[in-house]
Amino acid sequence: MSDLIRVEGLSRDYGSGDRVVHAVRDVSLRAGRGELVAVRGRSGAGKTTLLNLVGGLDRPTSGRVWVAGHEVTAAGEGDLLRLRRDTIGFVFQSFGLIPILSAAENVGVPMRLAKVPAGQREERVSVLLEMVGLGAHAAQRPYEMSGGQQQRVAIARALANDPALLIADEPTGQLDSETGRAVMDLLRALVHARGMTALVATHDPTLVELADRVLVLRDGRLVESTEAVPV
Ligand SMILES: Nc1ncnc2c1ncn2[C@@H]1O[C@H](COP(=O)(O)OP(=O)(O)OP(=O)(O)O)[C@@H](O)[C@H]1O
Repeated sequence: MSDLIRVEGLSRDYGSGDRVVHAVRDVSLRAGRGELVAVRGRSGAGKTTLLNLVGGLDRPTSGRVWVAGHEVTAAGEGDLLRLRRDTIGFVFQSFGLIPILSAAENVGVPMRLAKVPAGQREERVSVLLEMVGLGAHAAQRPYEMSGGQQQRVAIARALANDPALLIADEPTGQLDSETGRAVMDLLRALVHARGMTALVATHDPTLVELADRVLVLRDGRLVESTEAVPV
């Protein structure tokens, strides 16, 4: 099976009875290696819920998810931790950096958790920071950097353990349109250079143009799945 992501009949309800919310309804999809897949949809359409289910941050009401051949929905807590450490990188709208750590230390955190030896870790942190254009900012703390720079640190951190899948939830949501475009260009370049797959939720139509494929959610349902037209 060459699909990196496979989702079959995935649903997630919140609440119950009269107050039930069908956040994701019977979604099935596949994504190949090296694809940048954008997930569009209005606020409340289910984008975050879908991303969290694929990344093993949440459990579905029904349905199954596989990532890189591992069944996320059948994984126990220990397997999920390993999957999130080794196979899936996450980027969030709010960056999620640790404020008291420098850019380099933030990028090094997942490698510490994976017990990568210090020398090797430092070398890789430098490579990653160079890759996102922040080689000269290694010692700065998040509050000393712009939003775009912080998000690039978060991307470098997400790539630390060389994940097969990068999940990004509105990664440009807090950035102005020009910085957002630069961050999305960077994501695309990284995806294509590394043969990594990325699943990126975004509201921004200009960012959707950069995707290889676009999924559209409406009220939790997948209503469109199109190959993007190259621009
Ligand atoms: N923990 C929760 N408890 C109850 N309802 C929830 C919970 N999380 C999400 N929902 C509901 O599920 C639906 C989908 O939410 P979700 O956050 O996935 O949408 P979204 O497309 O990511 O929206 P946005 O673009 O605003 O982030 C919404 O109706 C939301 O209110």
